[in-house]
Amino acid sequence: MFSLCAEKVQAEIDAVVGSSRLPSLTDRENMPYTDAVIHEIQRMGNIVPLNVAHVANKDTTVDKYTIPKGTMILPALHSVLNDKTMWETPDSFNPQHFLDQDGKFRRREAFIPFSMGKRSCLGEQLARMELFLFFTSLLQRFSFSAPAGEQPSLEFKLGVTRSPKPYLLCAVPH
Ligand code: HEM
Repeated sequence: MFSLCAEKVQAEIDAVVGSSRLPSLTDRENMPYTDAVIHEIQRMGNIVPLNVAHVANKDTTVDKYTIPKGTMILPALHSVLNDKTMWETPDSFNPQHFLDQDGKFRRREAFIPFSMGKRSCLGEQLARMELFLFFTSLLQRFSFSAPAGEQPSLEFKLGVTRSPKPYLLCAVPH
């Protein structure tokens, strides 16, 4: 599935950026498919599944729940990024989650890998810029695949962040 998406990303890079220059941030608005793939990678990659611990600094009511002052809260971003009521195919890699019928990029309310509110990730803008530039620059030059006969694995190591276990990847010039 991902190699099909990668080919579509490369076609978009070839059409919008070409091969004579590096991708730049101004290209992003003309690359809705690539933007959607990066968002879907972040949704499924889900690298901070349990967010950071927070504490209610006053008695708080959220919907039908009362959260007394001093309660520690671990907001499970994982449950929102995989919510069956919010995503059409929560368990499959599907860039269409972020595309409308005309192939334009669409934001999704449940896309919160950087958390939300006053204490959401301070590095979000920088991280999003880096993700776009690294991802497009790599795919502009290389096609990636698992070694012959091997299935790519989605196994992960869980700590404060969720990271992939070591794996082999072939990079072939594009
Ligand atoms: C894909 C990359 C990243 C993801 C998914 C991510 C995600 C998060 C999340 C979930 C939080 C917790 C927010 C909360 O407490 O509700 C956080 C906090 C934070 N992040 Fe990131 N982050 C990323 C990259 C970065 C980068 C590149 C920087 C800095 C250069 C950064 C700086 C921070 C800081 C300073 C906080 C603490 C904010 C606060 O407590 O007020 N992050 N991040």
